[in-house]
Amino acid sequence: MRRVMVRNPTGGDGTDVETARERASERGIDVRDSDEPGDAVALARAAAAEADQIIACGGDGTVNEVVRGVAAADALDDVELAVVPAGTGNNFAANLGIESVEHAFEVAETGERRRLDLGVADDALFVNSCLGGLIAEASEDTDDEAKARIGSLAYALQTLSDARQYEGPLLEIRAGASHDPLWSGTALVLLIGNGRRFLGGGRTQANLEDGRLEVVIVEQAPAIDYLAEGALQRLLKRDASHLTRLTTAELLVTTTDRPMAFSFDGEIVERQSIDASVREGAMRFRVGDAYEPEPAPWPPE
Ligand SMILES: Nc1ncnc2c1ncn2[C@@H]1O[C@H](COP(=O)(O)OP(=O)(O)OP(=O)(O)O)[C@@H](O)[C@H]1O
Repeated sequence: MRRVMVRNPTGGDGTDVETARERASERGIDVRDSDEPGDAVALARAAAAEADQIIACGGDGTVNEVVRGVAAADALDDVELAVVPAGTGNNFAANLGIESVEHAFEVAETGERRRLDLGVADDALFVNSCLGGLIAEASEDTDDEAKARIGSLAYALQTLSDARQYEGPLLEIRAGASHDPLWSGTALVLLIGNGRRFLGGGRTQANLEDGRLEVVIVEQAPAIDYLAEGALQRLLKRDASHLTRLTTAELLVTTTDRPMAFSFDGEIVERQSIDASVREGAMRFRVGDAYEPEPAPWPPE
């Protein structure tokens, strides 16, 4: 099997990406480093013509770029993906049951192959999540040191402590292929998960093989201490009245007053609307033993 590693040498604090480079060299794996944001797309696109397996080494942003590169080469059916967690949060790798850099190499060689869903937002792909609103606006100016210390979602929560002053965009949300009107109002945060689940605490892996997205609309900031430990769990408590939640194969989000910031696996864009859907089982990934093909159902209705 021909393996190529596409690596973001600036991922995380630099330690894991370096260890990964050494482990890859020991195994004779060809390592190709990105020079700037977006470069991993071009590297993966070129690698897709030569490799059977591409190993994305970095954080969620790097996995996203590699998947987009393979899609651009029209090779989603031909190339399998392995992930080496060497970014800051590595949420997607955790969702695949990958525990460490060393473990990732074992999984790349002997892990089970599973066909997983990819999220689509207009013409962009996302593997883990598409976050809209304040949370994406906050990560636009996330300070790397703070993000490394407490995690990007927790960091974004800090800004929610000012949320009573924040006027969210006016949204219209339609679901399903028939685009039935579902919800409208001002939302603080819109969380759309493909690989990532946002409610209920504990495990964050969503069902990656069901052809559906798990969606949470956070309508307003409840009075909780956002800087205290467990703030995220309290905000996303499954029965909280400030939340609307649904699963759907397709979601059309339109803002009627001003554009909204969205984060596709960490990449920030501004949009007046997005049409989110799923490409079911679009790509083969190597997964660890802790990966759950059928995680417990999302909070039952
Ligand atoms: N050589 C490079 N120099 C600067 N930035 C890069 C380079 N290669 C990739 N990037 C950018 O760095 C961003 C973050 O990368 P990545 O997601 O891999 O790591 P992270 O932010 O440390 O981890 P996580 O996403 O898990 O929190 C990506 O959006 C990518 O475009």
